[in-house]
Amino acid sequence: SANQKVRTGRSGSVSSPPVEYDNAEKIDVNPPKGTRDFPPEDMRLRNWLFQNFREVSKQFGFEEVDFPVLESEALYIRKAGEEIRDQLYCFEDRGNRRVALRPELTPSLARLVIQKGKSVSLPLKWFAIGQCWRYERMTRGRRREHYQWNMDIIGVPDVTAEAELISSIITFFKRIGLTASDVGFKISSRKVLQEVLRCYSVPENMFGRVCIIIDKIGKIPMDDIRKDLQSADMSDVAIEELLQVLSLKSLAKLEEKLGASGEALSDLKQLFSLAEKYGYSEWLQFDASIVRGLAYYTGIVFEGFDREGKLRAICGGGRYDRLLSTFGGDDLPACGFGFGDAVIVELLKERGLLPELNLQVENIVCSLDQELQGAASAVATILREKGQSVDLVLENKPLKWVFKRAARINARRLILVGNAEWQKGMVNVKTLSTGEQLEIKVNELE
Ligand SMILES: OCc1cccc(Br)n1
Repeated sequence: SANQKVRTGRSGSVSSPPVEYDNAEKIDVNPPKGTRDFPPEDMRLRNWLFQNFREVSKQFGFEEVDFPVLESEALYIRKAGEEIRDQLYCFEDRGNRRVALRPELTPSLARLVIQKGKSVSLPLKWFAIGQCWRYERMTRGRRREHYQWNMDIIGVPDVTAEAELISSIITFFKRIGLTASDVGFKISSRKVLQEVLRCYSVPENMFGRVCIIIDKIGKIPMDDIRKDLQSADMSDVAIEELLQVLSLKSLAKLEEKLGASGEALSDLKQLFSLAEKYGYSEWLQFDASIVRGLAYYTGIVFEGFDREGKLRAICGGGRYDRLLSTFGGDDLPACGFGFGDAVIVELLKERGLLPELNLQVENIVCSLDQELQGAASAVATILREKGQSVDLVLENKPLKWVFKRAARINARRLILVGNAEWQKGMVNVKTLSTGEQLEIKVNELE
């Protein structure tokens, strides 16, 4: 369509049909650079993490949604110089469409909300867990994909929404054994920045860009920060004043600076007062330097951090009241957060809080000779229809092998189908933890 200018010479490849491969060549059995396989033990940890994400989301009355991992590139092309754009995993598909592997979930959510339009009643409380991608030069050896848990509230303008989102993350942290002495939240509002920029008549259209520059404080030299701010039409006086305000860590000091009438202060005061009522004040601190690295935030922003300061931000989010209109939709008040699956696992490892997640199969069923394989599968079916898990031995194996496998899969019971017992309609049931052995009628198995 008209707005899909086919650009050339950009990062991202132009699509071409698959090439021929020499099947004699051994393919690389490792996953592509920056990506992971999830063999069983890793998948158990991932499922445990996601189960906690889901249970908390449901505890807060949120509904699960999902979107394609492949989206139009246009969803992510914002003009504020975000890192997420520099690392976009984008390409041209075979229909010459500019597409991208999603680097985050919020734009997809915004797109679906616009698509649903008036057919959904507000407020919307949606959550998603989805794989997100970035194409980063592997020089830094960082991952190119991660899974992100998102919760978003659409249609609530008050900071009661942000307070609820923070409460859900704290509930998650508590579920997995983390306390306010392990992690905390740095809280600020982009309205702080907005009020300072207005004082120095910095053009509104520079707001997103200034936020992205400020988010780089601590990641690039301060001289570069100052140079970037100058290139965003800020005077040296405005820059120094801004950097001074951003160093504030107390609301009282912020009030001295900005006065008591601004929205930034009233939002923050209301949020901290709600935190008191939720009972999670000890988890929060005001920190004016927090802006987050996404251009679309417009109000409260927050990020979860580990108090030992060894790890990158655990999660982050905030209010984004203007995102829908950037896609041509009618604006709706919105806020949400993203919570990646990498830093939290590093933190749990650090704190010795990784859960023991072993495979547990209730029964292993084995026939003692070839003719009884069918009988064994009948026994397996009876148990499965009772809701029990069964590992059915599928080949003629020596008992030694069966016992070894029973131990490896952590089976509770070994059920042997032998001729003599089967003639009597019985099977041999061995409780592996105690060694207790019983002959039980098949129709009395439970
Ligand atoms: O947090 C930024 C991000 C986005 C996509 C994939 C990965 Br890994 N990291």
